[in-house]
Parts: sequence; C-alpha cells; structure tokens
Amino acid sequence: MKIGLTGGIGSGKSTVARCWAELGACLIDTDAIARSLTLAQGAAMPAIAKEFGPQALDENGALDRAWMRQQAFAAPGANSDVKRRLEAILHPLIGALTQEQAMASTAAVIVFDVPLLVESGRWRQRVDKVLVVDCEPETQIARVIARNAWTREATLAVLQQQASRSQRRACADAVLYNEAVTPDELKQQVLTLARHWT
Ligand SMILES: CC(C)(COP(=O)(O)OP(=O)(O)OC[C@H]1O[C@@H](n2cnc3c(N)ncnc32)[C@H](O)[C@@H]1O)[C@@H](O)C(=O)NCCC(=O)NCCS
Ligand SMILES: Nc1ncnc2c1ncn2[C@@H]1O[C@H](COP(=O)(O)OP(=O)(O)OP(=O)(O)O)[C@@H](O)[C@H]1O
Repeated sequence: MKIGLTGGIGSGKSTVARCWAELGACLIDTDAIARSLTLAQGAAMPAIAKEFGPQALDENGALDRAWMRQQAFAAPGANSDVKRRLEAILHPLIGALTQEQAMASTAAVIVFDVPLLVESGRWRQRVDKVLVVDCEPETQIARVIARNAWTREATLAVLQQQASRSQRRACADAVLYNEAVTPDELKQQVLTLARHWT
C-alpha cells in the first residue's frame, strides 16, 4: 500500500511519518531527497549554478538554502518565478529518486512524505491513500519558529505559498488533526489508522 502524507509547513508530517516508520513502513521523504540533491556535488547543483549563478552556492558548492529561501519566498516583491525555476530543476529529479526508492522497497506499506502533494497534482494517482496532517496556522508558525528559529514573517511567506487547508482536506482520505495532542496521542491515532487501512 502506498500512502501519500502531506500537510503545511510545521503541521507535523515528519512526526507522523516517524510513527509509520516505527510500525514498519518504508518512509520516503521528499524534503530529504531535495536536500541530498542540493548538497555539494549533488545532482541538481550544476543546473542550479547555471540557472541562478554563483550567488546561489555556499562556500562548499552546496545550495545556499537561506539565500534561496529568501529569493523564493521572501525577497522584496517575492515572486513565484524563482520558486518555479527552482522547482523545475528539482521536481523531476525528486520524482525519479522517489520512484527509485519505492521500487527498491519490499515493505508492505510505503509512506511518501510530500509537502507539495496537493499542489503538484501528479501525486494523487501515484498513491492509494492520501493522509493529511492538519493544525491551526498559528500552531504551524509557532512550531517552525521554535524548530528553525525563522522569523514569523519568513514562516508566513512559505505558508502563504502553500495549498490552503481546505484544498488539502478535499484531497484527503484521512485527516490527522495535530492540535492540542501529545506526540503519544498522535502516535495512537496513527496506529488506529494503520489498523483500519492495512
Ligand atoms: C527553498 C529551499 C532551498 C529552502 O530550504 P530550507 O532548508 O530553508 O527549508 P526546507 O527544505 O527544510 O523546507 C521546509 C518546508 O518549506 C516548505 N517548502 C519547501 N519547498 C517548497 C515549495 N517549493 N513550495 C512551498 N513550500 C515549500 C515545505 O513545507 C518544507 O517542509 C528548499 O525548501 C527547496 O529546495 N525547495 C524546493 C524543493 C521543493 O519543492 N521541496 C518540497 C518537497 S517536494
Ligand atoms: N503534537 C505535537 N506536540 C508537540 N510538538 C509537536 C507535535 N507535532 C509536531 N511537533 C513539533 O513541531 C515541529 C514541526 O513538526 P514536524 O517537523 O513533524 O512538521 P513538518 O510538517 O514535517 O514540518 P516541515 O514541513 O517544516 O518539514 C517539530 O519540532 C515537532 O517536534
């Protein structure tokens, strides 16, 4: 069974994904794949250097993530053009590696952690179920500020360029409401769902 796990920034996808992994699922994390592609010598780096110039690289030749985040989400007059150009390089590579990892897995359940599952549109037909992790936007913001030490504005800039909660819910086979629940309670909800689905 293939499960597409999605949710807005800071909603708790990775936390839910870890619960599935503890139950024996194979976890495929597209954020992690994107990061591996943009390390020094990463497969996306030649194209990124060509598209955005040396300013997009840090001193080791990896993607300068803070610079790119600023350009893609929060530069004055933030434009989706930089984001779109970055995605045009990364998404096909992420798609290929995702497929490769899934083919190599023998697990009965594969969980794809895909922040942009709803936005990309291509994912729905690649999975059997869509699981959305949802919470209040203020909770998302508080979690990201606490975890990443980003500013409220930087967090909002990302959040505002993502699908809305109702768009995500419209695609969902199940929604986990990760609000005012402890990580243990969340784990219990994942266990209940896993029993129901598998
Ligand atoms: C812009 C980048 C360099 C910022 O890196 P940074 O380390 O600061 O953030 P990180 O990668 O950990 O992402 C944090 C969160 O931002 C959100 N996010 C990332 N990329 C996007 C995007 N293209 N559109 C909307 N939200 C996004 C997600 O919720 C993600 O979980 C990076 O996010 C990136 O390379 N994005 C493009 C690749 C992509 O689309 N990744 C999403 C997985 S398919
Ligand atoms: N129910 C919860 N109670 C307390 N803290 C939580 C809960 N769920 C998630 N968190 C914390 O909130 C932060 C964000 O959670 P997580 O990394 O799972 O979200 P995410 O959706 O994967 O985020 P991103 O899209 O930014 O990768 C983490 O520090 C996590 O430990």
